[in-house]
Amino acid sequence: MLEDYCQLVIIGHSERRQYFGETDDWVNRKLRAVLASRLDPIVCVGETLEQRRAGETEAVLERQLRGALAGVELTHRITIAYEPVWAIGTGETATPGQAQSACAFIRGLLRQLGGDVAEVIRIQYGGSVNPANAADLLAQPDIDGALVGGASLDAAQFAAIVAAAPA
Ligand SMILES: O=C(CO)COP(=O)(O)O
Repeated sequence: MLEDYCQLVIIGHSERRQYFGETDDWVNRKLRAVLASRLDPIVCVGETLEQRRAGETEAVLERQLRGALAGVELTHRITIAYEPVWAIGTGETATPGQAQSACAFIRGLLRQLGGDVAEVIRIQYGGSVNPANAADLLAQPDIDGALVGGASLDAAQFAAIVAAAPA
């Protein structure tokens, strides 16, 4: 039924992980269910501020991705969203360099897991994306799009973000 009204479904968002105890195993099960339907999944991963400060960013991303994707054949239908928890709804954005570095790491892991399909899996950045920072973020080679929260509630801001995306 849902498939008649929407195309994409977000799974593993940090708020689900934090407030609903969603584990990597749950994300994996949801991913399988979504892929078996006509919906396409956006799988969110990202580290907390504490984890970043402890130098654990890549280890966290690897654990979340390997957990989410375990036993799943990678396909272009999957989108990965890199959403550092400390940047969601806080007004604090990852720098383009930080975001690119994390997204490149994710792409590398996808290559290990799935080979060439990694090049056509979209990797989005999410976390306080706004019209002022969108162009720099979206210009990064491994950032294929943005997962926009707050700024999408204002049509003019959202349109400005869309306009900032490379054609
Ligand atoms: O979590 C987000 C989208 O799912 C990001 O939200 P903000 O753009 O408000 O930081």
